[in-house]
Amino acid sequence: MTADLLPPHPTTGIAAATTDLTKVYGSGDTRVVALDRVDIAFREGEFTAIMGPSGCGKSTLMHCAAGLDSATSGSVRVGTTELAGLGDRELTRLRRDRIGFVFQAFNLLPTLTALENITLPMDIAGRRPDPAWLDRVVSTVGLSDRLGHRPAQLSGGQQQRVAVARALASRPAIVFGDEPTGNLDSRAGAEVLGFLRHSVRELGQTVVMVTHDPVAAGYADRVVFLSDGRLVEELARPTPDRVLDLMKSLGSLSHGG
Ligand SMILES: Nc1ncnc2c1ncn2[C@@H]1O[C@H](COP(=O)(O)OP(=O)(O)OP(=O)(O)O)[C@@H](O)[C@H]1O
Repeated sequence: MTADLLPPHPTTGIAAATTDLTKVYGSGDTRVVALDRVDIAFREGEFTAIMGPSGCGKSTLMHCAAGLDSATSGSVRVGTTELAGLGDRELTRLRRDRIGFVFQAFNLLPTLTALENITLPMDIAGRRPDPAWLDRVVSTVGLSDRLGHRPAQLSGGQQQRVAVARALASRPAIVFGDEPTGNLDSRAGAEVLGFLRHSVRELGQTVVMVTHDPVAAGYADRVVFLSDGRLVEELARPTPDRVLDLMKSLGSLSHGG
């Protein structure tokens, strides 16, 4: 790693963490405890998959950890920054500078080339991408010969790889993916998951992905399982078969998750 590629922020080895994180929606009859005192740490350079039945709190956990939603109580830290104390503008800046997002929908602008899409968030923020880092991201993502193409000229898997490269371009502390392969066929999904894993192995990125798919979870370094807003299991070095077995034993499959 060359000097210009060193992490831009002081690091603790933990990219993001929650302590006693509780999220309650509504009140009275409509009160829902979406997260119930969740403690979790996402280590730097690790790829975590979050699984569990529908409604167990996966998206809520991701949204709270990414500063898209606020905690009812408990703590969320990104690096050394405690989110609870931040105002709206500081939160917006933290999300922009330290967090990358990949969603099910690719959300690319059709009139821009792949490269323009990748650098758009930084252009809007008035920041110049680190050229050495951008080169590495683009070559790791395997898009070097597609940078001048517009989204319509790319396959679904390639479009999602552009979206992943866009999430990585600012060298975020952590990248969150919400079912990033949910709209892709299995071959294109494998392409994107392989790249996400590559970005963890080769670029030292930290990735957290919500998924229902045991095959997708098999690309992660560990899988955490939520049930009714609580962390109930964790599996290191998952394989699709071991994930499926655990889903069966937790009853996740019968809930449509
Ligand atoms: N904005 C909201 N207002 C009220 N309740 C909410 C809100 N968002 C989520 N919930 C509730 O919180 C619980 C957790 O929802 P969440 O979306 O985090 O689950 P999930 O595991 O991501 O589900 P899925 O796999 O179906 O996407 C659910 O009971 C849901 O109905």
